[in-house]
Amino acid sequence: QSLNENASGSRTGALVPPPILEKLEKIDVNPPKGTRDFPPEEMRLRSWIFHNFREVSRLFGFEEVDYPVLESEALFIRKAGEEIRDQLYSFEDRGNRRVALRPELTPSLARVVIQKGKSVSLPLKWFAIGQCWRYERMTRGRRREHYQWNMDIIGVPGVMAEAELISSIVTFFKRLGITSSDVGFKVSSRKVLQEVLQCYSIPEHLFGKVCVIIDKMEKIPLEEIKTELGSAGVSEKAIVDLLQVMSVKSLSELEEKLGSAGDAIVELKQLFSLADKFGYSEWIQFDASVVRGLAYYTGVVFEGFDREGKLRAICGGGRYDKLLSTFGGDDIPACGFGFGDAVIVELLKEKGLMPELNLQVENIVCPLDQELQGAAATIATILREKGQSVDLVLENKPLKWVFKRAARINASRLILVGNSEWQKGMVKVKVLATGEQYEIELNQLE
Ligand SMILES: Nc1ccc(Br)nc1
Repeated sequence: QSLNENASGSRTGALVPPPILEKLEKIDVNPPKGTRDFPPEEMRLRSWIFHNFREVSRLFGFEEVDYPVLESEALFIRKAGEEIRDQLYSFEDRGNRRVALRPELTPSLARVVIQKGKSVSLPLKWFAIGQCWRYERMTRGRRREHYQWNMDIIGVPGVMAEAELISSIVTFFKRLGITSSDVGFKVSSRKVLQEVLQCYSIPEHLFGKVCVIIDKMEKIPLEEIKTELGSAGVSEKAIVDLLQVMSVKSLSELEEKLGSAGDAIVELKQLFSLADKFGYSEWIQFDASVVRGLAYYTGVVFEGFDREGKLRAICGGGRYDKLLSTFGGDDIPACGFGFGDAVIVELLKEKGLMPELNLQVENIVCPLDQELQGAAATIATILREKGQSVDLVLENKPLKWVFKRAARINASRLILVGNSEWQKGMVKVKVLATGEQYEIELNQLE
C-alpha cells in the first residue's frame, strides 16, 4: 500500500499514514532448541578453531569443499540401525521431496566424487567445515547442531592414507597446545571383525549392522548386545568369538588369535610403523574395542579420546572403501575423519588452554564536531585503503564516550579530527597504550 493509497487501495491524494504494524507478542529471543547463537565472543573462539582447522588442512595440501546443508534424505537412509539414522532431521519439502539436514558430511562427499566421475584425478584430498544436524528428543538436552571438520583422502587403498589423516589431527592438537599426555587415539580395524565373521559365513550386507551393534558395547548391557546380534542373524558361537576378539589387549595377542597373514594385522602393523616415522607413536594405541558407530567403515577405524576419560570422543574416522559403490559409483577406496567443534572446547577448558581473543581495531576516528563528519569519513577511507582497521565514530559523542569506546574495542590509536588542525590538513593522534599524542599531516598517516 503506497503512501497516497487508502486501505482499499484507491488513491485519495491525501497522505495516508502507513499502517501501524500490529503489536507482536514479545518473540522468543533464544535460538531454536539445541542450536547456538554465535555473538562476537563465541564467534571469535569458533573462528579461531576454524582457522586452525584450515591451517592444518593447508599444511597437508588439502582443498576446501562444501555441500548443501540440505540433502536428499536418501543419502542417509542406511538400514544398519545407526543412531545417526534414528535422529535424522528430515522432512518433506513443498515439492513433496524427502529431504534432510545433513547429519554428517561423508555421504555428500561421496555424492560429489561420483558426480565428478573421471573429471577429477585421484587421489583427492578434500576438507570441509560444515554444520551438521540431528533431531534428538530434547529429553537428553543435547545439542542438535555442531560444526564438523572433515578431512578425506579418496583413491588411496593403503594405510598411508590413514596414517596421514591421524598425523593431521596430531598437528591440530599440537597447534592448540594439547599434548599426547592429554589425548590419544584408539586405533583398530573392522577387518578384525571381518576375519572373525568370515568363518561364520555372515552375509556381507549384515557386516555394517553387526559393527553398529558392537559399537554400543560400552553403552548398553552385554546381554542386549548379544540379543541384538542374535536377531541380526549372528550365531551364538560367532557372538562368543566376536566378543572375545573385542577384548584382545594388544596387537601381538591379536596376531596370536588371527595369525600374521590377515589384512587386519598386516595393515595395523604398517600403520603403527608409519606412526613412528610420522613421529606420533606416543599418541596412538591399539584398542580392539574401537569399531565406531557408522555402518560404512570397512577397515582401519580410530578415535581421539581424552586420557582423563571425562569427555566423549573428540574426533573419529576410518576407511570406507565401499561407500561410493553403495551409491552406484565405482569401487573407489576412501578414508576420512570428522572432528566436532564442541568437545574440543570442553577439552581446552579442562586443560586451561582457552585462547585470549579480543576485538582488535587499529584506529578509532572521531570528528570533534558535526561539521567534521565528512573529514572523518575521508580519513577513515584513507586508512582503510592502507589496510588499517578503523572504527569510525558515527554520531556526535562526548570525548568521554569516545575514550570509553576506544578502550572497549582495544583501539591502538585515537585519531581526533579538530577544526584548527583540519584547516592545516592535520589531525591529532593519541597512542592509547602510551598516552603519547601528536599532530600529523593527513598524507603522513599510516
Ligand atoms: N551427527 C551429529 C549431528 C549433530 C550433532 Br550435535 N551431533 C552429531
